[in-house]
Amino acid sequence: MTGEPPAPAAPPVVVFDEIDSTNAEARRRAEAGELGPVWLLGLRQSAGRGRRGRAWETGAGNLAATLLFSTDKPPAVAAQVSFVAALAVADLLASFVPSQRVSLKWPNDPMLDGLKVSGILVESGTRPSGGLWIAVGFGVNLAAKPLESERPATALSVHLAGAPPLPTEAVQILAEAFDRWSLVWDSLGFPAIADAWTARAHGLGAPCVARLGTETVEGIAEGLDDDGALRLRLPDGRLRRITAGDVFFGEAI
Ligand SMILES: O=C(O)CCCC[C@@H]1SC[C@@H]2NC(=O)N[C@@H]21
Repeated sequence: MTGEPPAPAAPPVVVFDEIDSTNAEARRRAEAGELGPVWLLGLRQSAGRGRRGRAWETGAGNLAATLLFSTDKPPAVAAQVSFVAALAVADLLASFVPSQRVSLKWPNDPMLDGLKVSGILVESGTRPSGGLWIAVGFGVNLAAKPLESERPATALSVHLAGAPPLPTEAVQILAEAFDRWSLVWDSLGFPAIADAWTARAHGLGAPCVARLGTETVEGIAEGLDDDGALRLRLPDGRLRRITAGDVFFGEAI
């Protein structure tokens, strides 16, 4: 007996051979009162969704998984989970390739050798009993890059000599990594998450174009603000906080 409290049990993983979208399934379960935590893994997704209303293509052998959980954190704090999620994907990738080749593009795009390899979609809602349900959806191109994509993308398999992990293996590594970073978030707060994210950031100090709905803003990406907003230094020296949108570094937009 060490006197240490027992480690919380790992959340269960529910595997679907085929599903429309694991985020849609998380929403259905949350709206039916399920609190989680539970991982939902789709071996095929017929209607995967991405950020900003885009579709997300899940090629065979790719990871499509959503963690559904509940929290009493205020919404602005709960939203920081997207950085926790990005760090977990970075760890998953770094278990297969050297970690210097993995980077994170604001707000939460994991990159491999500078190309998007994964996407994260966080959705949430209020519970009738109070607090929030959060669905953190992870798409990782383990085996195949998308056939159709607006921008250059890659897959982990392209960077490996051997076979990539199966989705059922990858979700376990991801779940462990997510738990580790959640513990950091809960015990040390967002500054520790922001520091870890910044250490892996893609394009800081570089010219950047932010596409915000109908507006496009150019500047130098300086880093994260206290709440996770991107600090963009404009050509006239003013600082602009980017809280939502897509950012591009040295790519065609
Ligand atoms: O646009 C992005 O970059 C985010 C993509 C998120 C895709 C994942 S795949 C698993 C989960 N289910 C979905 O329908 N979307 C997310």
